Amino acid sequence: MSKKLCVIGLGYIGLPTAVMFANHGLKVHGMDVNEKAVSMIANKQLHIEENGLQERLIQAIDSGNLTVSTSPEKADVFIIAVPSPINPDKTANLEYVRSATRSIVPFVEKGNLVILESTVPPRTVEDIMIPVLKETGLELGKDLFISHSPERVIPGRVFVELVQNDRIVGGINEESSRLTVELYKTFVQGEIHVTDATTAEMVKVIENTYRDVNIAFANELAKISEKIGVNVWEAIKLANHHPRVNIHLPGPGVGGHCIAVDPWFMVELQPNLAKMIHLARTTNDSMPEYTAQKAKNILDAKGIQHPRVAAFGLAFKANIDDMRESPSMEVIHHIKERGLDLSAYDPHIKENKFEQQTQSLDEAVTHSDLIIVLTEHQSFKDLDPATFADKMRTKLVLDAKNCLNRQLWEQAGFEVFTLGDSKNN
Ligand SMILES: NC(=O)C1=CN([C@@H]2O[C@H](COP(=O)(O)OP(=O)(O)OC[C@H]3O[C@@H](n4cnc5c(N)ncnc54)[C@H](O)[C@@H]3O)[C@@H](O)[C@H]2O)C=CC1
Ligand SMILES: CC(=O)N[C@@H]1[C@@H](OP(=O)(O)OP(=O)(O)OC[C@H]2O[C@@H](n3ccc(=O)[nH]c3=O)[C@H](O)[C@@H]2O)O[C@H](C(=O)O)[C@@H](O)[C@@H]1O
Repeated sequence: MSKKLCVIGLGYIGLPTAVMFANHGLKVHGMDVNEKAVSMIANKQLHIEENGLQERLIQAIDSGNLTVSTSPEKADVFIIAVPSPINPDKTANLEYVRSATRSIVPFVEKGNLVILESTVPPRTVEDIMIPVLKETGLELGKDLFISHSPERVIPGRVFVELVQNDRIVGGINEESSRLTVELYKTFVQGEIHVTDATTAEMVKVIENTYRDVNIAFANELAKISEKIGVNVWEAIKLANHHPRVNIHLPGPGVGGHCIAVDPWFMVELQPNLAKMIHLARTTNDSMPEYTAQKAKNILDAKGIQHPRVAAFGLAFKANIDDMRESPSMEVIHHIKERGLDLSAYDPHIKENKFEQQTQSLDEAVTHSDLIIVLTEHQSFKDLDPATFADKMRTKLVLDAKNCLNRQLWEQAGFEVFTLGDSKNN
């Protein structure tokens, strides 16, 4: 296929997508309003972390198939992958989608296809993109084709899931869908399912809401288990042996800019109906404070004066460098609010983001009384606690993700606590 693409937004989704198309032989121009990101990408440097991205970016730029700048270019297909966050009042902020759509209007020509990949509240294509694209003067659905094809990849496995996941394509008419399917067939090996744009928007929001509600259920079970003397991790594991049960895992909260955000789109659209969805969100949002209080309870029970906590894990989930909406930051806030001293360490976050963060594990644990594990990075699972146990003032660990090898830590002299078991609540 000899189509030229213009990808708007070169973040966690846009950059891998641009690289993927470029490495499948298409000419791709990537644009982003972030000048620093653009100049790094042009120099084959990454401004985000994703497995396999570095070598693929080098290949894409060296082949001449990928160019980047801070401005769109004419193309056959425009793919929009800009942020779609929520405002402080939990309403959808669609300004990035609106301004990205506006930015391509001067470049769009007859026969072009515009695809929105960002996750958006149902009706965004109809109510926000279409009015802007009408400014091109082209007849939509006949001279200009428009689709929503939500991205469903999970960070860390983006290059696997881009290829293997099924894709949803929701065109504003049949021809828009047909052209979009044809394009993604360039690399997608999963099935491509066609629907309308609004249903595609709804499907994507449903998927992330399902996960949020399921995690909230697990978190509620964790709180109940602590009260009744059950280990929730074991109970969930056993329940999941039932052929029709699939409960997610509890933890210190739900982070990232998707699962913790998208359910609010549903609440905003139908506040009187989205009751369970709203409760799930607030249940998950209660977990950071709950986790911080659990740490304080453990320290109080030990009677430790002026306790010091070492927080392990700042990224919102394992093995990535993304701190957006990270529950770790909320846990840290509540720990500090309770007057506890704190240090924080995450080998994936290479720049210090706040005063108490350190790049050294040894520094983080020195004179600490309690390690609190907030992210299940592989590097934490692989730790040999015997190598730093003696640096601790008191050997306590609260494993909020239940990811450590308990036996190894106990052998190193640690008393191990997890969320969702009955010790010290
Ligand atoms: N990161 C993820 O795991 C997934 C994200 N999504 C969705 O994809 C969309 C993009 O997310 P990410 O790539 O993670 O965001 P991101 O923040 O990593 O990247 C977005 C990029 O868009 C740029 N940008 C903002 N406004 C722009 C404009 N008007 N013109 C050009 N560039 C602009 C930003 O500078 C940034 O580099 C969001 O709607 C998100 O919900 C969907 C599936 C997975
Ligand atoms: C339905 C689904 O699986 N959605 C995925 C999700 O990716 P994301 O990295 O945000 O999801 P995640 O692994 O559920 O993590 C979100 C948060 O939830 C927490 N989490 C996750 C699973 C679990 O059992 N318990 C739990 O507490 C994680 O620690 C993290 O803080 O959201 C992505 C997105 O939409 O951006 C989407 O593309 C991904 O496929």
